[in-house]
Amino acid sequence: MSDIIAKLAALLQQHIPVYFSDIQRTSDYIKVEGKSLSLSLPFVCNSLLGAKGEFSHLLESFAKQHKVNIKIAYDIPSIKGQNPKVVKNVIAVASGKGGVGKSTTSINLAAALSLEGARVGILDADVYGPSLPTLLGTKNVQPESPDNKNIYPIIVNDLQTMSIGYLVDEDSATVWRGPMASRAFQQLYNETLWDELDYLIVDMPPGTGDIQLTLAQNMPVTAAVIVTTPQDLALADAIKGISMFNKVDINVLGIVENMSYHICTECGHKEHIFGADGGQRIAHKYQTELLAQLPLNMQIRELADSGTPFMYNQEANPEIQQIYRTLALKLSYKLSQQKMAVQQIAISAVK
Ligand SMILES: Nc1ncnc2c1ncn2[C@@H]1O[C@H](COP(=O)(O)OP(=O)(O)OP(=O)(O)O)[C@@H](O)[C@H]1O
Repeated sequence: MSDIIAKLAALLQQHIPVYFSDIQRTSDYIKVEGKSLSLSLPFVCNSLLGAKGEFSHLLESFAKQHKVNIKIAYDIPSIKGQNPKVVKNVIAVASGKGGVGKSTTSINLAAALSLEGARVGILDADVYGPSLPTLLGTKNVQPESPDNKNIYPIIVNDLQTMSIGYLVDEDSATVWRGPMASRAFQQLYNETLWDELDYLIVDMPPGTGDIQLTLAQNMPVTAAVIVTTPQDLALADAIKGISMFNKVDINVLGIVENMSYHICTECGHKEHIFGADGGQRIAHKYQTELLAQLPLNMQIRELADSGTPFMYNQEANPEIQQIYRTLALKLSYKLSQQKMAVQQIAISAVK
């Protein structure tokens, strides 16, 4: 059997390197149960491994060839949370600087996780300038309440979404002072009737000041992702973002470099308009990872501004969709690593 396990591990590593090439011990995800092999995945990966997934026929023929049964079990770890049954993982998406594409990245990351089969919500924490309703095309939608206190999220495709923009008009939110904004956000988070989420993506307000710090501390944040562009100024602010999360002991899973390069639609030439390798440099310096590099792309802007998330558009560039999808898989993987590390610490503490 060990021979078959090694072959199965090699098959997975070859076809899904983003996830499996980093795991050292095969026993972490392949277990023998009688005559069956049980494949335990710490994330939902439907598009690759699910019933209709691209990879499922490969697994089927592998099972036939080696006369084994392969069972797949999905497990999305819950690391921290007030009520992990309702929200398993809260992921804060932050940027030091405004306008770098944090909201666009948050939505497409949420959509990519959802397309992989996870249950996903997105919460617009930018109580001063909520952009979620514009980006999702839900500007004139109002959430319903069953009891005049709690509210149902607005469902877009399979995403559960909530934004202060659904409740008040933009102008009244911008005059709120710090504590009021924090309170409004707190209410939004607590009083939305989320329906069993694997991931809640929180689109944080830009900046690294008191407001951001308070928000991060008032939620059971599992981990954070920093979005930046490659310019020096944006990178300097991204570093402040990393320090802010370090200060409050929130793990930074990595950096997404947005508007990283541009590919000329006429000749295909790739240009680093805002500079090259900045995200990689700070990821290395601050011991985190560059999770993705998204191009500066007209379709991303057009679809965002017209209220159709890029990941849900059939005409959208599939190569760019794949970058968001890989980002989603990396994020799930890094979260499962974080969980293992937390468990290891707990085990050593008991010893
Ligand atoms: N990769 C990209 N290519 C082209 N345009 C992009 C890209 N990412 C974002 N944009 C555009 O840049 C603008 C700002 O994006 P977005 O609202 O996501 O930024 P933000 O960082 O959340 O801003 P804010 O600080 O105001 O919250 C939008 O018009 C969006 O369509």
